[in-house]
Order: sequence, then C-alpha cells, then structure tokens
Amino acid sequence: MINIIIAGPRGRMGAEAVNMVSNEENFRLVACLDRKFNGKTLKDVEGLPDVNVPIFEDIEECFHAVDADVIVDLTIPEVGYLHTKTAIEHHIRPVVGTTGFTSEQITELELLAKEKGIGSIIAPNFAVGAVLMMKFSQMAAKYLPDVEIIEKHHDNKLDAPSGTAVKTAELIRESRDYKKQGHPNEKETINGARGAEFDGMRIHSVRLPGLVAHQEVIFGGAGQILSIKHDSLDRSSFMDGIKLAVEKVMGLDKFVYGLENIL
Ligand SMILES: NC(=O)C1=CN([C@@H]2O[C@H](COP(=O)(O)OP(=O)(O)OC[C@H]3O[C@@H](n4cnc5c(N)ncnc54)[C@H](O)[C@@H]3O)[C@@H](O)[C@H]2O)C=CC1
Ligand SMILES: O=C(O)C1=N[C@H](C(=O)O)C[C@H](O)C1
Repeated sequence: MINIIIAGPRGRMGAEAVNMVSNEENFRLVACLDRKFNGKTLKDVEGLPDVNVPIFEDIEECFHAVDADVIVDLTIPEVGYLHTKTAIEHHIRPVVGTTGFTSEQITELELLAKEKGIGSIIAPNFAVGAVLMMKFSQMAAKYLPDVEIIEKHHDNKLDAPSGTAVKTAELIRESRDYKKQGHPNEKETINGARGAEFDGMRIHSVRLPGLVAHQEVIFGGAGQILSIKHDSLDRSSFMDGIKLAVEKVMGLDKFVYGLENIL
C-alpha cells in the first residue's frame, strides 16, 4: 500500500488525480494540501469526493500529522517548487506534474534529492503519447535540424512556454548542434512575432478557451515537411503516467526529470 498526499486537489489535474488514487487498490490517499480549508476534510468541501481525508494548508504540519510515502504535486510553479523541496528534505518522495520551474530550480532539486538519496520524479507531461511525440521529435531533429514547436493550451494556463515544449526543446538540443534558424537578417516588426528562442529554435504558445493540451513539432527540409503532433483531449490522458510514477518512485533513490526515463 502506498500512502499518498495530493497537493492541489481542487484543480483540474488535482481533482482527476484524487479520483485516480481513490480508485487504485494499492494506493491510499492520506491527506491533501490546499491553499484553503485547513482542518476540514475532503467530504466537507463541495465538489470533492465524499471521503474522510484531512486537508492541510501548511506542508510541514501535514508531514508531521500523516505518514506519507509520496506527494503528488499539481499546483502552481512557486508552490510546486517549495513543496518538492520540502518533501525531499522530509524524505517524502515527490511526483511532480506542476510545470513552470526554471532550469536552475530543477538542478537545485536534483542536487538536493541526490544529497538526501530520495527518489523524485518531475515530469512535464504524464501522457504516454506526449512522451512518444517528444522522443520521436528528438530522433527526427538529428536528420532534420530545422524545427519549430507550436504548443496550444487552455487559457487558464499560467506558464508559457509549456513544460512539454521546454522538455521537447531540451531533448532536441541533445540530438542536434546549435542552429540559428530563419534568415540571418530577419527582423520582427511586432515584438514576439517569431516566438520564444531556445538553442536557435522557436517555440510558439497559443492560449485559447476550448483547448486542453496540444503540441505540434514541425521539421522543415529541402522540399519536405515533417509534423509530429500530440493532443490530450481529456485530463484522463495523464493519469496512467502519474500512477506509474507513484509506483516507480518507491523503488528509486535518485532524481528523474521526464517520464521517458521510467517507461
Ligand atoms: N505533467 C503533466 O502531465 C501535467 C501538468 N500540468 C501542470 O499541473 C499544474 C496544475 O494544472 P491544473 O490542474 O490545470 O491547474 P489548476 O489551476 O486547475 O490547479 C492548480 C491548483 O493548485 C492549487 N494551489 C495553489 N496554491 C496552492 C497551495 N499553496 N497549496 C496547495 N494548492 C495550491 C489551486 O488552488 C488550484 O486548485 C500546472 O502547473 C500544469 O502546467 C497539467 C496537466 C498535465
Ligand atoms: O497546463 C496544462 O494543462 C498542461 N501542462 C503541462 C505542460 O506545461 O506541458 C502538460 C500538458 O501540456 C498540460
């Protein structure tokens, strides 16, 4: 039995994760971390499952009150970073879906996990199809190094570019040499027209109501275009990945960044 804390239970992802954990035989939800409702239980809060699981606002208090193996964080970047750091310090394994961390924060968390010998997983995307899209893009970039990433998300998303787009760009950087793309003299007449720049490639972020989570990676070569595209149409797409990460983190003593490393 794996004892789990979920941070962000009222969020789009957190609510889905609460249901997933509650329905898994080998998982036990022992507490939730929220920015409201300290001292209440999930069943006291409208819209949350009818279960007697305590809610805490303070992470230290939560860790002292319950016996947890894993914390699943699905919150916002600043809070997710603090939760992850505090969890590692308390020897509670973090499984983090929250995106928007800086590369310095990820490195710092990796070093801390190494120092404490605590298994930790940060995955910018838990959908297996998205992971395949990223890996296929990494393979393609070796042969078609001119690439642009277009990610599209719902308009309540806080971070841009998405964690998935950043991770895709990082994987592509590993398989091709730096390349400044586009015309050497190109000039933006409206700021941002060419998107964000990462290792010479461009990332474009679209935010619209109606979207969930989508990404297309477009490669251009002489007389040809290759598009690699993934769509999450529903947040259930992320749950198998979270389940797998919770199971795998129990046997890890190191830090993992990206679901592709545990599949
Ligand atoms: N890795 C993955 O596969 C996926 C990652 N995400 C990421 O997960 C995060 C959450 O996404 P959504 O659920 O769509 O956002 P959301 O805005 O629906 O939920 C965020 C939740 O965090 C809660 N929160 C804020 N401060 C808090 C605090 N101090 N303590 C506890 N909870 C706090 C809010 O009350 C809210 O319920 C985002 O960073 C998003 O990019 C989203 C989908 C998939
Ligand atoms: O905020 C979201 O919704 C998502 N966030 C993650 C990201 O930033 O890549 C994963 C997925 O794209 C959904």
